[in-house]
Amino acid sequence: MKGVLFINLGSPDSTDPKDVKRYLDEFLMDERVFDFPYWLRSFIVRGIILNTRPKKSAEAYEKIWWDEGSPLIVLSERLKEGVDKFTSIPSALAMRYGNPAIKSGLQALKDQGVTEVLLIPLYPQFAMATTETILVLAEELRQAHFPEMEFTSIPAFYSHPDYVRVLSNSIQRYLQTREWDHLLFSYHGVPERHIRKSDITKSHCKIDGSCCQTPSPAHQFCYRHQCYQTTKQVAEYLGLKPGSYSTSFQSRLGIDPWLKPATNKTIDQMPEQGIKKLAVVTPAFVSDCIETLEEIGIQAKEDFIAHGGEELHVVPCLNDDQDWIKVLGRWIDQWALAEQNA
Ligand SMILES: C=CC1=C(C)c2cc3[nH]c(cc4nc(cc5[nH]c(cc1n2)c(C)c5CCC(=O)O)C(CCC(=O)O)=C4C)c(C)c3C=C
Ligand SMILES: [Fe+2]
Ligand SMILES: [Fe+2]
Repeated sequence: MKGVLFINLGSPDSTDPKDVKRYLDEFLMDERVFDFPYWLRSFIVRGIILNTRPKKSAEAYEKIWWDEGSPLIVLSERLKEGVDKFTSIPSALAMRYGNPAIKSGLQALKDQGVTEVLLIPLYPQFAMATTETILVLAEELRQAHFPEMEFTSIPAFYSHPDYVRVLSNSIQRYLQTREWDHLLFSYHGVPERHIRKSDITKSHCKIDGSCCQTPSPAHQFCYRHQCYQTTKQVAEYLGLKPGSYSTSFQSRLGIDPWLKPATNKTIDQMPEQGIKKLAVVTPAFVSDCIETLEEIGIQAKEDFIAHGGEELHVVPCLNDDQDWIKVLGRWIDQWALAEQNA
């Protein structure tokens, strides 16, 4: 029997700094997130970051937390429940860090008799710190606890016409009633080192002006290429004029070089360039979360206004958009039927 496991990043169980610390420990100690040898990762994460970050992060989570819980988890649940209405195979929702855990999701599917699982990492673009770590952990769990199961995963869908269409339409719907001078595509950042590590050619990704526009097999796993490509395709779909949109990378953590340009610096400079009404879309996330609601919706908005901006509009993530739900339902049905006919 076939089933689906949706997997998102995860959130702390509550906004209590102790829960935030436990969650950040699991997250940041992942060797695909802080990709240093264990002793160095442990020194930086447990010796430095976890001494101060949990309190600061807990305050930020406090500002965006909903009565039902973490926005990321509530919105992921709504997405799963929405998709369930359009498909006839069982599904479960899991988080890479925190709860509900991937092991519990697989167990829930097993309890329903599922042996063939379609893994859907809820990330449009591939990254070592997101899709890869999910697939590696799922495989480890399969070998250890679910050897009878078979896994298939959907590839990064950043350039799938269905995804580009629903994302573009959601942006258009939101912005048609608002005034804006410029649309900023802000993606979660990663250290530049991650891009080089994921380069299967070992020589393509120079992280310069041209590598991401030069065709290469490396792009199958190049987060930077996939982000720029997402922007390009949405801009084409919406007919955006050159100069009326741009791409940046947010949420830098640590001192090593991360993808540039940085969203915070880009936004701060915009008012003096004449951009007073800014719209920001965050296509690395399919569900709104602390990164979109707090970092952009609160912090970046305050900074933009402080630098002379007038309005900053944050386009909601796809969340439980009906067209997005139908697209996911169709992808799942196509997989289920292809398997059936094989
Ligand atoms: C080394 C640090 C980090 C890397 C690399 C990283 C990559 C990465 N993350 C996301 C998606 C999300 N990240 C979220 C929160 C978050 N991310 C980091 C650090 C790295 N992320 C931290 C420390 C946090 C916690 C919040 C904080 O303390 O500021 C979230 C939101 C979670 C939530 O509960 O709302 C998401 C989603 C992507 C897509 C990505 C690489 C492409
Ligand atoms: Fe992150
Ligand atoms: Fe590149």
